[in-house]
Amino acid sequence: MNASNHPPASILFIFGGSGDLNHRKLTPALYNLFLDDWLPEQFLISGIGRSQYDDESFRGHLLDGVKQFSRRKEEINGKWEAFSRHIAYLQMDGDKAEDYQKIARIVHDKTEEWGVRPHVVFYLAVAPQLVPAIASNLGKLDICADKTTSRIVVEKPFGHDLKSARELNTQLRSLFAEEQIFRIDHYLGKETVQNILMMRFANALFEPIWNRNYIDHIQITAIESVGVEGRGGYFEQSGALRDMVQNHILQILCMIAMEAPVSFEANEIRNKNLDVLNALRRYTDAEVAENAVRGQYGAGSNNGKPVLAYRDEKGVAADSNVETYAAARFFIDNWRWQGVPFFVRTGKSLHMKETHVVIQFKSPPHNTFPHEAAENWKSNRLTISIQPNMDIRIRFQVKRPGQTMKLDPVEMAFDYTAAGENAPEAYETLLLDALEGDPTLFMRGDQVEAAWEVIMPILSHWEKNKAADFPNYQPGSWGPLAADQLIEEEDRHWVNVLQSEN
Ligand SMILES: NC(=O)C1=CN([C@@H]2O[C@H](COP(=O)(O)OP(=O)(O)OC[C@H]3O[C@@H](n4cnc5c(N)ncnc54)[C@H](OP(=O)(O)O)[C@@H]3O)[C@@H](O)[C@H]2O)C=CC1
Ligand SMILES: O=C1O[C@H](COP(=O)(O)O)[C@@H](O)[C@H](O)[C@H]1O
Repeated sequence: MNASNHPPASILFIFGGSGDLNHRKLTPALYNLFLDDWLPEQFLISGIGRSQYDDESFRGHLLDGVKQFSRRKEEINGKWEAFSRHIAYLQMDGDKAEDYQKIARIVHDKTEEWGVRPHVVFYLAVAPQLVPAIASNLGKLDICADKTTSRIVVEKPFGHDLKSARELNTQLRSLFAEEQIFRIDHYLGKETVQNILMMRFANALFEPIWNRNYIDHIQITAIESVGVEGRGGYFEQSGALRDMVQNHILQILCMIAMEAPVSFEANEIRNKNLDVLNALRRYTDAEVAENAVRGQYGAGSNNGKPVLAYRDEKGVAADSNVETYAAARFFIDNWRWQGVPFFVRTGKSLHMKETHVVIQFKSPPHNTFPHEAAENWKSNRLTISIQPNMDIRIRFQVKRPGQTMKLDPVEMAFDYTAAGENAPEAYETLLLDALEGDPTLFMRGDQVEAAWEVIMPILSHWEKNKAADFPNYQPGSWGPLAADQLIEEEDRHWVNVLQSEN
């Protein structure tokens, strides 16, 4: 989020350098930063893993990832060669304390070569079980004692529940200062998610109506057409609520609901975000049943392709109770949002991939025109599409041309894709911020814990009460019927932005 700074001389150690996240996301993002001249001349990416690579074969493996997954695949000729000279492979076992001297040696050698002590960033792209051991070994290195020149980036999932997240925070804080710990939530790096703050707080237009007096309800949708597809083992430990709601969706909700920050200073933004999480209503067990629904997909097809039932996926129990769909109604118990429901939903194997926020305004206080003039008086709606469309649309009513007194809904739209052509991907923004030491778009420990507090009652209710109706939705559908009922109880309905003009 930094306006114009460039990182200082740096070494980025990626634990999990040989893994999928680095292959698909991190290196393609770093390559784009290189193409855009954001990386310093004195820069090393040291990929770490136990697998057998030398520098050359490791670079070849990463080039393959760039060719497959980069948004700028066509810009490989000539430039990749220069970029790849910044990449090396370090074979080591993250569990072995003695191996960490190899890291100290690299930092020492680069300091001599560059004539300047580099900043060091340790990116933990490894399974969560490995994080405590790696953090503990890193914490013992002298280079990590300097709070301003060293930091650690921790991937999701951050904990499995509130208790384990607290334990992980306690451990990390015993080894590093809070300002050294960068807990990543890649949704915060998405251009259109960041733009929510700009739209709200760089304009005077929205703020006066951004409250319970004018807003009927808010919807946050983050649905996917892909199923679990080989990640059954991971998903069995997670489920949709942990995978998407505890982190990404609650973060979007915070951006929509937070009070105006006084400045763009990292802790000011995070304090305002935390206020929302603290004000989110903690449900009792009985309230969970009224405010949250879950689903799991069965066998079928989506976009013409056959889809295995979730329970038939590798690594999934034949009677799995794990949800692949979750929807909930949240309330924020503060002055601004009292009584305004926030409906959220997420799920796998659904009709399409679509992430958006809908701000549904109330009806006009008095209907001047005959009732039959409008099909729906609740027509004022602001839609913020996050992906794949990137736009903001305002819907309002106008007179239908002709000799009848009829109203039609129309839209004014801003297309972010046109404005921000070739916009950076989330990991580009977040990696640059981590290298620059800007934590604004990363989660502070107290935010992560507050988010776990919000979802714990739902998790424990669902763990205690097996879902009797699983599987309860078809691949390619919009999810279980219960999710429609959740919102329709109050004469509202889910808005499927890409599908229809409803
Ligand atoms: N893949 C993705 O798109 C996303 C992943 N994440 C998160 O990122 C993390 C990594 O995921 P992903 O890349 O998919 O996982 P992978 O299983 O593909 O990679 C795991 C990595 O950990 C390394 N590793 C395992 N044990 C050790 C060890 N003892 N010492 C050193 N390295 C070790 C492996 O290297 P080796 O076998 O060579 O030792 C490998 O590089 C997870 O927490 C995941 O939740 C988050 C968002 C998206
Ligand atoms: O963190 C995760 O996010 C992805 C969806 O990310 P997106 O950027 O493609 O919207 C989701 O598929 C995955 O299950 C989850 O772990």
